Amino acid sequence: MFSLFYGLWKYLFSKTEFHVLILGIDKAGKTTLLEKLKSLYSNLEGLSPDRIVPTVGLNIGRLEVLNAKLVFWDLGGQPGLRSIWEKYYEEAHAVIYVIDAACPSKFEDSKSALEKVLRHEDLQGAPLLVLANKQDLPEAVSAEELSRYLDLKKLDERVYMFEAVSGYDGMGIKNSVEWLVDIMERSKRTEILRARAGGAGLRSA
Ligand SMILES: Nc1nc2c(ncn2[C@@H]2O[C@H](COP(=O)(O)OP(=O)(O)OP(=O)(O)O)[C@@H](O)[C@H]2O)c(=O)[nH]1
Ligand SMILES: [Mg+2]
Repeated sequence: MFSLFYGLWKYLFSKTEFHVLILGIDKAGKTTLLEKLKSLYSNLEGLSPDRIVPTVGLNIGRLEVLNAKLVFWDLGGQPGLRSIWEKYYEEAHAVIYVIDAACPSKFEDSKSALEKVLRHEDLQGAPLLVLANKQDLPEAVSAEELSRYLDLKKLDERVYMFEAVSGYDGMGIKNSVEWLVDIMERSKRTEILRARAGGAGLRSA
């Protein structure tokens, strides 16, 4: 009996794979961050920044962070590619939204793209990590300043955090991703996605 329940418990809880969407406008530094994550959490050497080109399709990174299996989906942020983002919303456990904190002229574009993401019903309740990227540059604004500028209205019920990071030197990345893992493990959204996946399994059985 015990082994039956243990087997069920393992099936339900230990196999969770978290899907994390990495979004943000073009040149925010999403792919550079993903490559940095690979070097921080695996023995793969991520691509160096000079070998990274603008993303047109999808980059996938599979990593283990604090014993959790994460699948990162890094999408292109050029205006003509942003309509693809929503195809991934339904299956995403959380969103990392990357902003070039050293380029205030692009804050408005970043803000409106993020507001559109947050309005989408397929992302209801998904935890949000906003990264004020490129902190290695002296002109970069702090996470607090960026948060004040964005002044997001649609955050009421959402768990979120702003963090200052650099995809070049790795500053702040581990902290923020580990925060996200902890939040995803406890989030209502994860419960809902898990129940949906279990239901699909039963239907197809
Ligand atoms: N100084 C600095 N430059 C960065 C950092 N991260 C990325 N960059 C540079 O910013 C530019 C864009 O980086 P990408 O990682 O390609 O940006 P992206 O958000 O993936 O862009 P798209 O794929 O077009 O959406 C490149 O020239 C990078 O070298 C960073 O942390 N610091
Ligand atoms: Mg990219």
